[in-house]
Amino acid sequence: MNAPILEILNINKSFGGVHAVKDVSFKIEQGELAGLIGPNGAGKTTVFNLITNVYPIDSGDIIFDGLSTIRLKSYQVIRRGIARTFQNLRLFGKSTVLDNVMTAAQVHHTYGFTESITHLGRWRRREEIARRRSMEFLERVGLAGRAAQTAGTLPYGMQRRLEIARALALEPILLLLDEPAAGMNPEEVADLNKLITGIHRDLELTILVIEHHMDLIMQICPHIVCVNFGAKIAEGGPDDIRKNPEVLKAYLGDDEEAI
Ligand SMILES: Nc1ncnc2c1ncn2[C@@H]1O[C@H](COP(=O)(O)OP(=O)(O)OP(=O)(O)O)[C@@H](O)[C@H]1O
Repeated sequence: MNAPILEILNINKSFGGVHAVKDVSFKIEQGELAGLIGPNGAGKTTVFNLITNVYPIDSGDIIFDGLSTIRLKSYQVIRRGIARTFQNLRLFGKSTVLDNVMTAAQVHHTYGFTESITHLGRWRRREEIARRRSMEFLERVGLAGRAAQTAGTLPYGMQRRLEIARALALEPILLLLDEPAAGMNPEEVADLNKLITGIHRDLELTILVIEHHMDLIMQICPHIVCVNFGAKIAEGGPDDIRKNPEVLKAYLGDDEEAI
């Protein structure tokens, strides 16, 4: 068994009277491809927001790679090696596809104006490396041919893939994907399935995916955590999750076709 790369320990978060995450605990081992599922409003995105410190945690702890992250700023979490995509896309719609990825690729090498001038040669070399790396990530998500296109003009499914390329360009240890299949048609979901499993296999990344498309999660994730009304109700492999009475109850109330 591998050591856990991510330990979620009894985390809690409330928004006013809404207890969005209730005493949730789970561990993700290094190299896993895991899923976080649950009906609408179950608390899944809030768990991602707590891992990436979009919001401060009320109580509990989050250990990433052996160290607590809960007092870090969001950018420090990224520097420690956690990258994510968002349910609501956060691309720079007016920039090119390549520039969207390059901005992320350069995050680990930021320069002030004076430094850019005094180290012009080094800056240019780094920019060239970032460009090459960014093109590799675009190649991986099938968007290399669209590098010069304005991001906002891409079809929705491609914008989602671009978000994945941008997260990859941060060269993370742990990749968090928040509903990557949202708004995709069945063919695009099948391609996404291949993309995620390929990234997991080839880049040896640890990946945690939130997804509403249960069939996608069931096909690609050997480890699944299910939450409902903020609390963890089940954890296990696809077969355990499919049969779990609590999961069936949570999903049948939500969408009879979902599971
Ligand atoms: N910033 C916020 N302010 C107030 N309430 C919030 C905030 N973020 C989340 N919530 C509430 O917390 C609960 C959990 O929301 P969350 O977005 O984490 O659920 P989810 O499982 O990701 O849902 P979905 O699948 O619909 O995206 C919901 O009741 C939601 O309205």
